[in-house]
Amino acid sequence: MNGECPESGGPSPVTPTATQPGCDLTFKVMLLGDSGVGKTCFLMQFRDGAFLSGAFLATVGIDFRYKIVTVDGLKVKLQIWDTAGQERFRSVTHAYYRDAQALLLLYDITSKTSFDNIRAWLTDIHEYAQKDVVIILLGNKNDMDAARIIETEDGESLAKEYGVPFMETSAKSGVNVELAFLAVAKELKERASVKEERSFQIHNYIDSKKKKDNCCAN
Ligand SMILES: Nc1nc2c(ncn2[C@@H]2O[C@H](COP(=O)(O)OP(=O)(O)OP(=O)(O)O)[C@@H](O)[C@H]2O)c(=O)[nH]1
Ligand SMILES: [Mg+2]
Repeated sequence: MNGECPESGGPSPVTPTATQPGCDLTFKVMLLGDSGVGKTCFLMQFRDGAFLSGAFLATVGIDFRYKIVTVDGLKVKLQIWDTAGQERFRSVTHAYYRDAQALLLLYDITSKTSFDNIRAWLTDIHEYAQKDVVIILLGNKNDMDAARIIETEDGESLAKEYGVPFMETSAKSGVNVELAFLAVAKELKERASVKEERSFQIHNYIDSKKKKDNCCAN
């Protein structure tokens, strides 16, 4: 395994992230948001490049997956925690927040409730997560434009209010899925480097790369 940056390896939810042999960096990323917004599908689209079709199977508790990405020539291992959105699992998932270095917070553009609940998610994040955690707000299911209830501008203004980057995504078409993970990997890599002057800015990076419509996958 030495020198290989393995995809597998047990989770370590309560210990600080250690860099594994062969990986230049390892980061923990968590997916949050109401049940049904598409967190599991979003992770599967990123990991396997495929949309999980079929009946909706709500996540129970918490699940994790690994994916290795290359950022500026470095091998970065992302340990991705997929949480249950259902209220009854909230106390389980809260215990994991403090170890996450980045949070992808999803709502569903066809669900007003999931959008309105973003404020409550952010309150939880401020209570349980690290103070400097990287947060990105994602309006998922943007392939379902006919059923859209939340306008892109609403997502943008909420994100602006909280000072977090924002984009619309689709776990189905794949639009902006890889970008969300790559943006956090780049931001975390940049923070981990001892450079005095930062050249990478997550807001600028997402604004320049994101696809504004649902024309095509990443
Ligand atoms: N059209 C469309 N459907 C999606 C998308 N993402 C997820 N879905 C569907 O939405 C439903 C819920 O998706 P999940 O990924 O299981 O939702 P979740 O956020 O993981 O839900 P919990 O595990 O209960 O928290 C499923 O029926 C998916 O097929 C998307 O981008 N577009
Ligand atoms: Mg799920």
